[in-house]
Amino acid sequence: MAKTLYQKIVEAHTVKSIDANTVLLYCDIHFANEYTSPQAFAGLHSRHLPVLSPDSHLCVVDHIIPTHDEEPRRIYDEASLTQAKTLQSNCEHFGISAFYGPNSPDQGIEHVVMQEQGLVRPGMVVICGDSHTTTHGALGALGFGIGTSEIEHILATQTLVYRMAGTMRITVNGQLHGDATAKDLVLAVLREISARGALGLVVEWAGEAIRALKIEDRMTICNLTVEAGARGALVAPDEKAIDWVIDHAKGLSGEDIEAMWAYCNELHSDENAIFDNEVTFDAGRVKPMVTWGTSPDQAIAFDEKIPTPDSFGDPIARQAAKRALEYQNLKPGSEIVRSPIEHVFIGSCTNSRLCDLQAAAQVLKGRHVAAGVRAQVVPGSMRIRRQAEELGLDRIFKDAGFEWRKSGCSLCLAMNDDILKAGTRCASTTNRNFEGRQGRGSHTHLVSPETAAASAVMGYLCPKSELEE
Ligand SMILES: CC(C)[C@H](C(=O)O)[C@@H](O)C(=O)O
Ligand code: SF4
Repeated sequence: MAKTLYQKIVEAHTVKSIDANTVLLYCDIHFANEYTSPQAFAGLHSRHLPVLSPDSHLCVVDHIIPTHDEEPRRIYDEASLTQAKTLQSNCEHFGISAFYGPNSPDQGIEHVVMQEQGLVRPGMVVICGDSHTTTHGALGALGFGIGTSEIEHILATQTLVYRMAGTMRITVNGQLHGDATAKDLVLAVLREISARGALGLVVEWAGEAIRALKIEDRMTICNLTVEAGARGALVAPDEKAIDWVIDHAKGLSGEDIEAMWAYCNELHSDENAIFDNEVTFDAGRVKPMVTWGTSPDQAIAFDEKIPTPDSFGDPIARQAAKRALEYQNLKPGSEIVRSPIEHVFIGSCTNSRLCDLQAAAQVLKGRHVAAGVRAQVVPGSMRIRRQAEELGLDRIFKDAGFEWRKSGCSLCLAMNDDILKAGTRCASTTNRNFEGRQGRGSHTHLVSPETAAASAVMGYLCPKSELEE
């Protein structure tokens, strides 16, 4: 029977079938942060269980860490410091050597760190107690977030009791034009399918436009797929995925690379494979996008007007739009372009990789942030920060009036010292614009790095083209 890529990966990792829809799934690699792992480790302590395979885990402090540009880095908040220390002592106790604390040169946002170390490989099952683990589908790995009790199960057994997901294929034909980026594409698709459009499904992204994207852009797309309710995101691995691994992994032998190629050749959906849901999308119609609401699917192109709640046929969507517009303090039917902003944030596991910083720096070169705007750039990892510095990007950002910071989740979720005051409007390269996400009463607008940079310069929400006019 013809199989989807997803089904092939699950089959290759099935230790035992439990019932028609559930398997015991082998997990190649698990990584943890300080925020969602403590109870899982505590569970092992209380049952006197060891970690079965300590080398299959990586732990990093990312959510609660302040991103001030100081040396050494310090965590000022007591509770946060305890979380970081607890992760460190758990790693020491259970023999997990891959621990990246606040001052490690390899510290960064977990999803960024995993890939830059070449630990994620095509066809793997990659797990973390974090919803944006779907990001790793960009390399053809099945990644998904899990809950605390499941983390404990993985630590103890390297397996997971896994209920099979349904499948969805989103085929993006054509090519992105003009200033449209991968971020704009995924926001446009989210708008079309809605924040429930992939609920409970593993999405395979396919089509000419996806194949044309570089790996980092595929990461942005797979990262945001979870915002449609997906249980995973995948792009069939190709030469670009293999090259990424070869460029980032340490100590791969010729044999390893050959084996990776051999596995990769099987890692695609069979021609006649049937998906539970199929959607096609034309990349050619994507324009720079911005969210107006409090859900990532509440997005429009800059040349569109902010929708009125009445324009939504579905009563739930109508009600959600009404509430979102009230929270966001935006006038239905008015232009979104040129809405004044006070803050710009470039960062997060969605858009903080080197090419994201390069794209923003390109826009900022020779320009300056508008008066009254505070702008911050938070590289996804300390390694990216160093690479950016080698390329002189830090200078471009600083000369433009941006704060050049150390890596972490930062303003993506304001669980650290980076928090916006109520009423602050922010152009943000992140993935969630929920109420209060960047600070109680703050207003988040999800955009691409290019749009964030252009908006910083103009002091209002606008696409890059506004600068050229
Ligand atoms: C804190 C963590 C559980 C959460 C997630 O699962 O995604 C966070 O990373 C987020 O982005 O909201
Ligand atoms: S950067 Fe944001 S989305 Fe990514 S893991 Fe951190 S909090 Fe979650």
